[in-house]
Amino acid sequence: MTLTIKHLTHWYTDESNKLYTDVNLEFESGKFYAIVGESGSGKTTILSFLAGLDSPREGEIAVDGESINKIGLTKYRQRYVATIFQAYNLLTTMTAYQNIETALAVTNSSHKGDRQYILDQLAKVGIDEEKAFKNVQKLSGGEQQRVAIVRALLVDAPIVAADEATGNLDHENSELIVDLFKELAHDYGKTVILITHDREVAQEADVQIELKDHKFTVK
Ligand SMILES: Nc1ncnc2c1ncn2[C@@H]1O[C@H](COP(=O)(O)OP(=O)(O)OP(=O)(O)O)[C@@H](O)[C@H]1O
Repeated sequence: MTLTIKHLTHWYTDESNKLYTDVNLEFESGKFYAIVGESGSGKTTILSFLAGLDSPREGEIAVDGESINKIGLTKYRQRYVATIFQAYNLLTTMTAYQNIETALAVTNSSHKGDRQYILDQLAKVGIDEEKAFKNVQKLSGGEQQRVAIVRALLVDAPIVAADEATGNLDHENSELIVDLFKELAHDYGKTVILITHDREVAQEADVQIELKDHKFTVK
């Protein structure tokens, strides 16, 4: 599967002040991409287009040549993308375990209600059993983020779009998440796209795309 950005141009309020002009990029299955850039450079904006949450002023996003607008953005989001955003949107009255259990219940996964499976998924991102049964508000920001990553990955989508998913994490946990992204790309054939301002994290990706002065450069 190939995800492409074709002739994308975008501005928010003032057409003479474009965020970017005629962007063309290609993302392939099995690769881990990092889009790196300073704060305000437009990383979240491009990710929101790739995730089908918003549409650019001009140009399009396509999956194997078919425009995601033609597929339908809702259908595209449901079938193709697992998104991980800075805001965790966890259910705050519940434990980490219950958040995953609840999310799993609405998928067509064969693991619904599978206690060991849920605990194993949480353990993969360093949430042990004790933490799994704590109310999520009693977990640190980084721990909440890791619960949110597990939840996003329950949806077995071919594209993983992550916004600063390691931003709140310390070095050790950041490594853990980067390793998970590598595994998703290399072992599960997913297209992983992470946006980050952290160059060290970006260097771990197979392909680094720098967003600077309104331009994307593939390294
Ligand atoms: N809804 C909006 N309306 C108007 N301007 C916006 C809107 N969203 C973002 N912007 C502006 O567009 C530019 C790019 O924003 P974006 O959030 O994509 O950057 P970013 O690289 O993700 O930044 P950060 O790393 O700080 O999250 C910024 O100047 C921002 O102020």
